Amino acid sequence: MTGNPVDRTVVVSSPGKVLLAGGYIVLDRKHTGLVFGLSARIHVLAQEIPTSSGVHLREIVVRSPQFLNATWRFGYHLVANGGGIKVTQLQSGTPVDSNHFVETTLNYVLSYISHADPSRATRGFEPASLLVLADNDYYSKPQDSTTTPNTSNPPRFQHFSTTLRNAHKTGLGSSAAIVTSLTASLLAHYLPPALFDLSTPHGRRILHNLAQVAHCSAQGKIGSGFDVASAVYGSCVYRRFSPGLLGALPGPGEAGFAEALVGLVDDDGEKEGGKWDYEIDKESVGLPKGVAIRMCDVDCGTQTVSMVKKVHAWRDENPEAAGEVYGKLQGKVDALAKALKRGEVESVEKVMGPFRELMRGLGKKSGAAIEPESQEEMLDALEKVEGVLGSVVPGAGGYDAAAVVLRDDEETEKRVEGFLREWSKSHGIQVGLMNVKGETEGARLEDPREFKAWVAAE
Ligand SMILES: Nc1ncnc2c1ncn2[C@@H]1O[C@H](COP(=O)(O)OP(=O)(O)O)[C@@H](O)[C@H]1O
Ligand SMILES: C[C@@](O)(CCOP(=O)(O)OP(=O)(O)O)CC(=O)O
Repeated sequence: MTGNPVDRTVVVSSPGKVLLAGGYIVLDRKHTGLVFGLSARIHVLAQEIPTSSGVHLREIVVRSPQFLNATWRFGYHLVANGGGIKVTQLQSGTPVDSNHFVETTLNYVLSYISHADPSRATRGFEPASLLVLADNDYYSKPQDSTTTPNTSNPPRFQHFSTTLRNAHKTGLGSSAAIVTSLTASLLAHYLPPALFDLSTPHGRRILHNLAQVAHCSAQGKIGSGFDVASAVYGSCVYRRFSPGLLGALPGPGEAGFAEALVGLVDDDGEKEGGKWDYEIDKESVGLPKGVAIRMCDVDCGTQTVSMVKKVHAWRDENPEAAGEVYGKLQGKVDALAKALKRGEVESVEKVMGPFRELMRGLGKKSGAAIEPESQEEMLDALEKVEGVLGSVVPGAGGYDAAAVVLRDDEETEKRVEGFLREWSKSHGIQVGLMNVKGETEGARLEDPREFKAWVAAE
């Protein structure tokens, strides 16, 4: 049979996240968190690397052209004893920093595919190129940049004139978004639709489980997983999976890894005896017309891990008091989801103030700077701007970008921008309204033709 080979070029994008309410409590399966997906997405385009006949190339190349020195080349081989596929970063010329999240994801996803699709045993993996394009809001603009969103149109995917290691993240969840998009694009590129189809609930479940496992492994810790859940499913009220689920899984390359991974990822939590027990409730979440969630970038970050340690130490020493605070915080998660979904603007205002107070209280009790004084002062003033319904330091809190719930109209936006400009001047800091907005959709296929210019710019 003749004919053109099938073009397996795919692009998948996944949203960033903002945990509007439920930080800390969502780590406990008794509780839930209200997470919104964001309009800032990370796109990954996967395509075959054409080779001339007779040339045998075994390489997977991942490029992130918005950063300096950000091309990672990997060789790959099948490990004995069912250890799956192991990739090895290849170095040639200028040494390149490793990219642990990308490397780990490749180990997990290729191992999954090698066992889930029996035909791979003989066919192996054709060489592939993966292009990563992140929306600009994931990183603060380079210091010397003269382009601001207000004065000119920066390119859709800006160059940050720095290495990824030195880039300033704004805290929108870049690792969860890239792991999810990379996982989905590899699955869609290498597997036939009968084995992976992102548009079906089954496909999304496979993507979620695999991305969650790979992300936990790359992070070296098991968080609540709300960031991967929202990268896959978009905005939702999220109840975490039991962390013990991942305990029995061998590591990449260890005997029996591929089979155990497929067994775990394909496990259907909906079925009786199923292991995965996370819950994604999209029904209770919505953003009514006329209300928007925006983010304010303060250009510094926070170490979530040390804050979680402090909160947990306090919780363990004061179980009763903690139970009470956690219960009250859960009440705010539920009330905020309800008020936003129903578009009850006054209720949003009424819930968000006391919610901030509770989080500040948790911070004071545990010694974690959940709402540092500088943030408190700014958010108090910001909430007085007409059209602002409420604000919060999302997730674990700290100095990450703050979230603002506001009326979705130009006048409010102008007033908020004006306020932040004045605040920056009078406080000698750099705080601005990011373009990013809360939105509800999760991971999705994109039209590869839209990304032609960036593929060509190699
Ligand atoms: N644009 C990108 N291209 C390639 N890798 C990326 C990109 N953005 C993020 N990553 C990966 O994600 C890691 C950042 O993860 P992390 O520190 O957990 O940030 P975040 O809090 O944004 O999730 C980077 O070190 C890199 O491995
Ligand atoms: C404390 C948490 O409940 C929320 C942390 O939310 P952030 O949005 O602050 O997370 P990072 O992106 O990792 O900084 C931990 C968790 O749920 O895993």
